Amino acid sequence: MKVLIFPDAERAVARVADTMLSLVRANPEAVLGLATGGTMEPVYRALIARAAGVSFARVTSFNLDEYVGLAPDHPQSYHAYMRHHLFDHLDTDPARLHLPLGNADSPNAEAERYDATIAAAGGVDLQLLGLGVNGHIGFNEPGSSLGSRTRTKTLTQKTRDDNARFFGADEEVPHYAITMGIATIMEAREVMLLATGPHKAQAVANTVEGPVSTFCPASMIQFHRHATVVLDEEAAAKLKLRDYYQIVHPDGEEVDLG
Ligand SMILES: N[C@@H]1[C@@H](O)[C@H](O)[C@@H](COP(=O)(O)O)O[C@@H]1O
Repeated sequence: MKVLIFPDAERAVARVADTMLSLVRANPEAVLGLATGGTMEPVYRALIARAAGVSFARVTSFNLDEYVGLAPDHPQSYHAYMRHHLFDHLDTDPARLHLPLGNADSPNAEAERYDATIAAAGGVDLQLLGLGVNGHIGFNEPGSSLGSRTRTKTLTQKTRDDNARFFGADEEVPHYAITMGIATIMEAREVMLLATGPHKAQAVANTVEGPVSTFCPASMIQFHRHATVVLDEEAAAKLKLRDYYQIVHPDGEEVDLG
């Protein structure tokens, strides 16, 4: 696992956006695994700002998750988030952009269909991951099976509270979500986890240096053969093995080891 610590969130975000763009430049038919949440908003802004001359028309994408019960046109759905923050700003082909259907008649059947669709597309080349304060990835909450496939999950009160800021005062945060499973995420050929800000520091320490455990589902990426963790200094504050990581100094450049 490669750990990159940037002096500030802006540079960490730019690194993630650049990785995505390089992949699409190299392979215009890349399959991207996308994530939502506040952390990803500046990533998508940076991606759009740098995307001149790069076509996304043949890119396929799979998002990690969607709230159960929200239709694609619901303003708080992740479908709407993705359109608003990314898809509407690029030359994407809507037929190639996949998210679980939150208002499917059978969420469990939808989860199975979604997993099969990822496989049929040949799997994900690069999976982007945010990090829940409780160590979740996608909506794989603590206690999730490390071998799980895409399925429905009950959201913890903590996660519902954390995400309440995206919902109106009179709206209830859904109790369930369809999320790629941990094993599904681990099948991506590359994973890149981005965490920024002091509130993520403990979850980052548990993810990078803690035991691999369902208490922190993100810790499973320690087993991934091509995982990169991109952090700002604040999110890296609780790491103990700092000397072993690549620190990008304020005026410095990341060392490219190929
Ligand atoms: N399902 C998403 C996760 O994929 C995301 O990583 C997490 C962190 O969100 P934020 O970036 O807003 O802290 O939020 C949600 O729960």
